[in-house]
Amino acid sequence: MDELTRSIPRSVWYGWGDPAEAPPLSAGAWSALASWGVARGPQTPPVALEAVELPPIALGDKEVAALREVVGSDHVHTDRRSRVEHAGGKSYPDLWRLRHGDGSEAPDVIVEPADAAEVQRLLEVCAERRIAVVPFGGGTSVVGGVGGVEARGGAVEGGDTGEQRCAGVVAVDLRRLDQLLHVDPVARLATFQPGLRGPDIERALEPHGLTLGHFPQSHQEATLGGYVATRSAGQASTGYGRIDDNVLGVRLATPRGELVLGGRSPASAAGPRLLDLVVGSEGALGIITEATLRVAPRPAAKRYAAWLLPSFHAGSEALRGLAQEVGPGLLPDVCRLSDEEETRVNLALAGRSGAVLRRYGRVRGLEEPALVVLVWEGTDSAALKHRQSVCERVLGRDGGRRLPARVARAWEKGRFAGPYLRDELMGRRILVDTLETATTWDRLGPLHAAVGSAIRSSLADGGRGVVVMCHVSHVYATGASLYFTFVAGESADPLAQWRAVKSAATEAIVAGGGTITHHHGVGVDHAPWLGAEIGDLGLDVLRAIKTELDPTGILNPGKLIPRR
Ligand SMILES: Cc1cc2nc3c(=O)[nH]c(=O)nc-3n(C[C@H](O)[C@H](O)[C@H](O)COP(=O)(O)OP(=O)(O)OC[C@H]3O[C@@H](n4cnc5c(N)ncnc54)[C@H](O)[C@@H]3O)c2cc1C
Repeated sequence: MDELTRSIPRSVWYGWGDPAEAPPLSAGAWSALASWGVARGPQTPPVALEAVELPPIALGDKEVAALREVVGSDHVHTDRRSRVEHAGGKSYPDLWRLRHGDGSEAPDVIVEPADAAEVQRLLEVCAERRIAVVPFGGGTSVVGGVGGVEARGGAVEGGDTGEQRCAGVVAVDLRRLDQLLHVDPVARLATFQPGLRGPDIERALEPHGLTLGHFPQSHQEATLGGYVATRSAGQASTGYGRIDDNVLGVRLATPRGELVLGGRSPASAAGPRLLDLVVGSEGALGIITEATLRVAPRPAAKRYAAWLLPSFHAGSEALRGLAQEVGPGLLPDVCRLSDEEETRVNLALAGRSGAVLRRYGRVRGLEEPALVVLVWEGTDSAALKHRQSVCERVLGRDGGRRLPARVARAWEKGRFAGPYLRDELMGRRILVDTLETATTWDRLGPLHAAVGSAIRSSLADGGRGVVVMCHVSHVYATGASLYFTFVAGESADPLAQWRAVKSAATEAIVAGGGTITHHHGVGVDHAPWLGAEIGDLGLDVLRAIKTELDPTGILNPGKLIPRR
């Protein structure tokens, strides 16, 4: 079993994944952080489960009985652990609140339907009783997509009914809808239920010689339904395509009935593509109970390459060359470029081997280089070799220096371990978070500079040491994504500190012509800026669609579509 098919337990409520797998930060890494002004604070472990404060259960016996009637008593939970486990996703503020005992976003009840019919019936019961519904996949949202506080705030917004109080909040956990329903090896399509987590998907496709090719960093915990609902992109999406490139059909349960879209033909001119309303709908329009996606032959071979480019600018020019001249058939499946700061940090954290690479670059005149990591996957070794040599010609042309391929292999080996480090840093009173955007090639450099500087000046308040680093993780013919990671000591009010940096960065993104999110979705955290991206009329269109499908406004209130 490889890293892509190996399942780990469902994530702990106060952090990421299975803590038994967490690689500790080395003494060298801590001293590197200290040298950048990010000092280790006192140990601050999460509170005990029993100490998490939960709101009283708002739903009465009658409502709980109605839910039991749909899914059976064994699949309705109101116990403390279940409520805490569904009290938020994995964003910094979600985790910070829970680690400090604030469970105010917990749902009243968690239900686990068995199939699409039960999901449909649940929505009808909840709509009749005005119970807010939060669809819950792997719970890895980093934009506040699965918290219940907006709904708990009391109001649900329905176009025909105005704002009214909701009776309570139900999390609909889709873990029991975990089957691969159909594989069409000729058309290379597969139909899945939404609750399969990343490794389940790959294990189910393996006997057919197929892969989904979708590997977000949250692969071990996130689900297929979550991917579709958030318009996710994986680490190999430059090659395999984003989830929105690959969805061909869905079944969506809504309070108005079931919407069945696509899946019949490779293309169509039958009016606007309604399927695109569901992809990225974040549980606000319905619950995805099935999705048909393009799948690819399982790779039999891989080739790896790592390069140092003279600067982030030179690296992005090289990536543009790959995207525009080399083109989709030959592009690497994984295509990443770290900026100078991220390269410096990664080499420092890699210890002795990092120092050797640093020296190698210096000797060749690369004082502040930018690291490129490339992986090609496929079934034909000769074709892979050809793809690699065409791409490497471009990198060499832009002043790059080739590093040993083991550097790219090391990236792949550690690619799912990163999220554990956040738990360790948070346990030492260090704020750490990521955010992402994308823009056209001409704006990439200025946007990189503007967002980095907005993050730095927001966090550096009071002379605090800050690390802000960035990489490109997806390239397109027209532009690329930017993914920022930032680290700083917590202030006296870390949630206010986080809100300030998030707001400063998103304002810089909007001003610089980037999208407010390249792959994390909107949730609650980006909702205030959705109007800047789609305009007031765009928001009205979304609201009208929601009112049509969800007239009582019970579906994931406050997520995706900002309140008026
Ligand atoms: C450490 C870490 C790394 C990450 N890396 C990436 C990455 O590389 N690429 C990327 O794209 N994202 C990444 N994410 C974000 C997150 O994993 C994705 O948004 C993912 O697609 C969410 O899947 P999920 O099953 O966990 O969904 P959840 O978090 O459970 O839900 C996300 C949203 O979708 C809704 N939803 C879930 N299931 C359904 C359904 N069946 N029907 C309707 N609505 C539904 C929820 O209500 C919520 O609004 C990362 C997150 C973490 C914590």
